[in-house]
Amino acid sequence: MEAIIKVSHLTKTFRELTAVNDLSFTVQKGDVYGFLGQNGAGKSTSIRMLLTLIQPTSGSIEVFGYNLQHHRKEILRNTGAVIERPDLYKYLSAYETLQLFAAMSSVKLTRQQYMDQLELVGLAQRANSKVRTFSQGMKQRLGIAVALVHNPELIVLDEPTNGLDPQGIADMRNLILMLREKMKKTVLVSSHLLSEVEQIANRMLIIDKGKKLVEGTVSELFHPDDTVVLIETTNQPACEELLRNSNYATQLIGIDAAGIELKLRKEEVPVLTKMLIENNISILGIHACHSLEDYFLKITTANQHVEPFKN
Ligand SMILES: Nc1ncnc2c1ncn2[C@@H]1O[C@H](COP(=O)(O)OP(=O)(O)OP(=O)(O)O)[C@@H](O)[C@H]1O
Repeated sequence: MEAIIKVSHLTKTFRELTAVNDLSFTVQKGDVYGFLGQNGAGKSTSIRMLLTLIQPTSGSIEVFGYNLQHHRKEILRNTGAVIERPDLYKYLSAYETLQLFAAMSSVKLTRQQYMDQLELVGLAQRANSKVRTFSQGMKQRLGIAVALVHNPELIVLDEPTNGLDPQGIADMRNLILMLREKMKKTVLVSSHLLSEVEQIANRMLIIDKGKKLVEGTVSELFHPDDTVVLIETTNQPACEELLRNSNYATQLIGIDAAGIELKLRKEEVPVLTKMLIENNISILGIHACHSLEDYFLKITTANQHVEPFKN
């Protein structure tokens, strides 16, 4: 396995705030690496360090085996990035935009190659339309075409689905999957949505308050044994007694006003439901989610909500 990005003990402080705290991770060649965390977790700060837009306070970053501090040019030559909303000139067409950015990277492409790039991001039909007529999703995709214009090996995307509608999100997902499957690129993609990252990444890292929480392959992290089921019933004591006297007794993980929580394999959910019904437990709801999803929801909603408005 070839490491494309190797981040070791990376820390960034802004006065008294530690935005990135002793972060270490490795992105392997061919990975779509999901970089996940709530707003303010430190994703953009890490990405900005990776792209040499800001200096780390401490720690080191290696890309393509080079130390970032000493080989900035070599690394950036082989890296494409879209951070936040791409900066595009609204009075240029999609085609002219690519031409301009190619010239800025001293890249010469043929007309067919420009069109191929636009085709790749689903914009060939709109090659001559001005950027100002584009939806946010189209601008994001054009931003990716710009990032690809010098054919980099590594693509870094900071929250590429932010502000997109469901169709725009699906288009972006397909594009990222194509970058990996067809073009064999290595992609680092940040997001605050677990459900999004889960669909495109093969590895992911979850950070909170600048610190690593979990890292691993998506199949490791989404192991089917880790399903959490919440049972809501009109007769909780009877349901609890039934479960305590059944094979599920050791799988009970929580009982409170919200309901009864069990951890089990996904395939067991229908069997459990059948057992409850056969024992005359009237079910108001059975909600199954993956424990990582549950866990991520907890960390992402902690201290983030606004109290409901009361008149
Ligand atoms: N230039 C800066 N000066 C001071 N604090 C900063 C600066 N840039 C980022 N921060 C702080 O660092 C923390 C991490 O911010 P960062 O933008 O990296 O988070 P994020 O995970 O990308 O979140 P978001 O999705 O909201 O952009 C936040 O508390 C932010 O306010």
